[in-house]
Amino acid sequence: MGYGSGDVVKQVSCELAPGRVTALVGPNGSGKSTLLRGMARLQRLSGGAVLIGDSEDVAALPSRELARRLTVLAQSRPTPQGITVRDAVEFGRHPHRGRWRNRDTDGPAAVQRAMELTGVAPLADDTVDALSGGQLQRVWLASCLAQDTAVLMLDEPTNHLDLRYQVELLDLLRELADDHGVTVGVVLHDLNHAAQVADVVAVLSAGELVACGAPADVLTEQLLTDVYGIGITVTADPVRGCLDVRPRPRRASVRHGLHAEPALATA
Ligand SMILES: Nc1ncnc2c1ncn2[C@@H]1O[C@H](COP(=O)(O)OP(=O)(O)OP(=O)(O)O)[C@@H](O)[C@H]1O
Repeated sequence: MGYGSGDVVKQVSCELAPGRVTALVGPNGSGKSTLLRGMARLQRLSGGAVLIGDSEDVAALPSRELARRLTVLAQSRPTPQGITVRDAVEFGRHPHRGRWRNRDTDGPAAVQRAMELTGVAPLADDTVDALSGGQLQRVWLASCLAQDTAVLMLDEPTNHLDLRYQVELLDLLRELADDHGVTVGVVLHDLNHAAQVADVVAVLSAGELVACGAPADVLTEQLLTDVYGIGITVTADPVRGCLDVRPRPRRASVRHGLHAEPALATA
């Protein structure tokens, strides 16, 4: 996949499985969004194919059929002016509606459930223009959930979210995979989030897939240091029950007393 002059994602082969959360990680510009968009048919492929279900070519599916099976929370999306939160979440039901919008009997319940799962139900009648970045992010997530697809892809979904909603979002992804068998593919920058939520971590570097597997096999100090070009320490966090990934600053902090300086001679 690319943008005219050469491919920015090359020769990547990977599988997102039902009931699993696959985290796509890698440095800025490594091609994560491009890959996600390509898998969702938002980006043309210059070669290869994306297959869904029983090896059906995504390129050959009618748009409505694809939208019933796969949804994407993109990094940014245009926000229409003057519509309510409920209206925005209802967008997600578009592939389920008949021509006269009258056949989506599951729609109202799906919209309400999606708003409750994302914490935007109290905002249902507010206009989207007046929302904060984090609230808006949760509204678009609700719209994706209302679409009720077997495949859910998200591009940096924790952007704009405060700590509580970051944790709730990761919990929700786990719940969708564990309890509903949803196939989740998520681009994440925070490697601790990836360690916490993912069954599989795929690492992209300069458009190539350099590792793909269980977090403990992939999130190693050596690999991450090579890929990100900065010292990275990986330890087991017994409290959270997952890996703890920390970049090592090039200059250790003296101000906070974290760096053992040689004692200064006192007068
Ligand atoms: N619309 C575009 N037109 C031209 N080049 C693009 C476009 N979008 C992305 N690129 C280029 O493709 C490469 C991969 O970009 P992409 O956004 O997929 O990376 P990413 O890993 O998601 O980055 P980030 O972590 O910064 O979001 C980059 O070199 C980028 O400059």
